Amino acid sequence: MSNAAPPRKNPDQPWRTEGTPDDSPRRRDGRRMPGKWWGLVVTAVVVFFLAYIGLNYLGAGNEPTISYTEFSKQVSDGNVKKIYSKGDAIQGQLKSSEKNPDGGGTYTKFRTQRPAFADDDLWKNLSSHDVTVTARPVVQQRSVLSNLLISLVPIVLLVGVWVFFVRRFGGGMGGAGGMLGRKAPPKPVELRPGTQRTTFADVAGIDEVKGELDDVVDFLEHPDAYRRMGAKMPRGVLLAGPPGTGKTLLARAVAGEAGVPFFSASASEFIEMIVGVGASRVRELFAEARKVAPSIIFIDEIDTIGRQRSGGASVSGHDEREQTLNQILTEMDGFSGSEGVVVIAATNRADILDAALTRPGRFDRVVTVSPPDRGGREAILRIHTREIPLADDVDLAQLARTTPGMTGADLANLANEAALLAVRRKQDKVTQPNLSEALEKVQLGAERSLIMPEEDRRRTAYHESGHALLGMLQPGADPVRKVTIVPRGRALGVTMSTPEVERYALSEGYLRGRIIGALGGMAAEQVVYGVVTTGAENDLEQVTNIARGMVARWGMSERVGRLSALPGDAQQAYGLAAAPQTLDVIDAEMRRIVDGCYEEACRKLEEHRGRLDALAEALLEHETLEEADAYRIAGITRLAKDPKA
Ligand SMILES: Nc1ncnc2c1ncn2[C@@H]1O[C@H](COP(=O)(O)OP(=O)(O)OP(=O)(O)O)[C@@H](O)[C@H]1O
Ligand SMILES: [Zn+2]
Repeated sequence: MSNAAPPRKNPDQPWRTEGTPDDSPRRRDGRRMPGKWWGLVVTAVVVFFLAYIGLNYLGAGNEPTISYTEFSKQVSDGNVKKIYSKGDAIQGQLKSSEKNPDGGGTYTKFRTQRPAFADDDLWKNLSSHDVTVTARPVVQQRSVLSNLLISLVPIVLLVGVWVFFVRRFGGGMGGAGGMLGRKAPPKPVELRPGTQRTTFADVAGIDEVKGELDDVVDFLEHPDAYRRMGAKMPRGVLLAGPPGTGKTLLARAVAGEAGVPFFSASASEFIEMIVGVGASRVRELFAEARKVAPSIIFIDEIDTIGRQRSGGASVSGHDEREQTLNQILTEMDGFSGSEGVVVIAATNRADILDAALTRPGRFDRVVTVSPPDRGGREAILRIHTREIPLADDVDLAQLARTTPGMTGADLANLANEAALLAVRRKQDKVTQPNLSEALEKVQLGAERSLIMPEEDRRRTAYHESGHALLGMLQPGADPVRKVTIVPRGRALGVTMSTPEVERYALSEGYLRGRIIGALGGMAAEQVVYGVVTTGAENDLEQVTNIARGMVARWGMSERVGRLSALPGDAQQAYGLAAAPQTLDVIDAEMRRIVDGCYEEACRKLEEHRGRLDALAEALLEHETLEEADAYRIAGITRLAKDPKA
């Protein structure tokens, strides 16, 4: 059951403070485009350069240069109106245009040069023909503006490039060898919390976490009280949890609650800069925060620089990362403890963090942020529909029931999608059907049109039918809600099953059922075609995760016993892991379970081949089957498993 991951914003803000807009461009993978500023600068340089050259040529290219002989002849013919002269250089204008003797076309304006040996009586000739003579150094006839531009352009360019380098790289260069001079002046920062500041009221569904941060807020509000008592406050808080669970939001809320400035940076930015710069930017950031303490520094994606240091030789990129990390640690070690700067870092890979980060005095407080439960989801939905007019039929509690596993970010996205739908349909309120449609869209990812060869469609239909049929046959499994072979997100097809009620404790039988269902796609390909394809990658990931949990975390394997042999989320930050011999046993046990499930999946599909074919054919025809149709076509009566139903 490949549940396509719902699309969501991956926050990656440039370093900014509370109060500045939070809509900087973001990329799906959460890394900022490093080439953006370079691109701007290069474009500006090129434009200026072209303009410079263009002006020079346009200014100079108007008048043809004629021979002195031709010029004398025109004077004698009485056809010259006026000339400007400087030394022997002459520019002038004819009374009526002449054919250009060397070159096509005609001309009225011209330039020429009086030869050094010319002993004609030019002045007499000119005055006898009433030519206005101005002895003035007009070399090129340009407007005042273009003259100004041309003389300014090189200077502007130089200054611009210099400022750019000093601003962006100057600090680091200064540290690394002083090539480009001293550190840049600190960025101007907005120190006041913005008018619509974020508070704990904007965060829902993670109340325990809020509780854990209460004392941080209190400390930021009254640092002096703590100082008087000689109490040491945590300098660093690590928020660990999956993407979209509101880590950034929480950090902002802590700042908002305490009413202190919020400095935000993404760790990936530090290492995108050129070598030697990350560390100096860190220094700068901490200096700014100290200046206005009490304050909060938020570092997102800390794992990009804080991953375990590898034992082997490091490449230069790693050096840069390490230097930046060391700088952060040094800054934190340098806190006297009562300065009132709290560093909050966020990661969704607490498992790979360097132990140096979580040592006492650093990020010694690890707060796990989990996806919300049903009540939490309802509360989050309420927050994100605060500004949305809802029709009377909207039942957020019901919506919360059908969205297990979704994070705060997913739910925010869902609410917004529903509002967009309502606007597009010119409704004045968001209705329950809007929300259902939005849910589908968010859960399955946007539909994508893709012309698939018939053969692949058929194979996908069998793959999804395998998932669906095993899901429907499994007693106690989550009901199959929808099967589709319309490609969405990265998946060629999707089988959705969601529990009727939220499950908290999962039985071994249920988990085996999940594995069998997830293997159903691959098993169907095996049964029907005798070979398997790459289409089961996600399925296998899911299978592996469940099997690993059963064996190493939930005590469901006799051989491994009731040990928490592999760290779960909460322990990951402390790097707990099993002994190597145990890992071998875990591996063997996972294989035993998965192999058993796969055999069962294949056996069941062979046994119910008729149902499998019927489902696949129906899918090929209709592309999408809703819950009721799927059960009807498979000829399976769905037992109500919902205790409330
Ligand atoms: N618990 C929550 N309550 C209310 N809104 C939430 C919650 N969690 C997430 N959101 C919504 O989702 C958005 C994104 O969440 P946020 O950026 O804080 O997630 P994150 O955990 O920092 O993600 P990442 O790991 O990708 O940085 C928030 O701006 C908010 O609108
Ligand atoms: Zn699959």
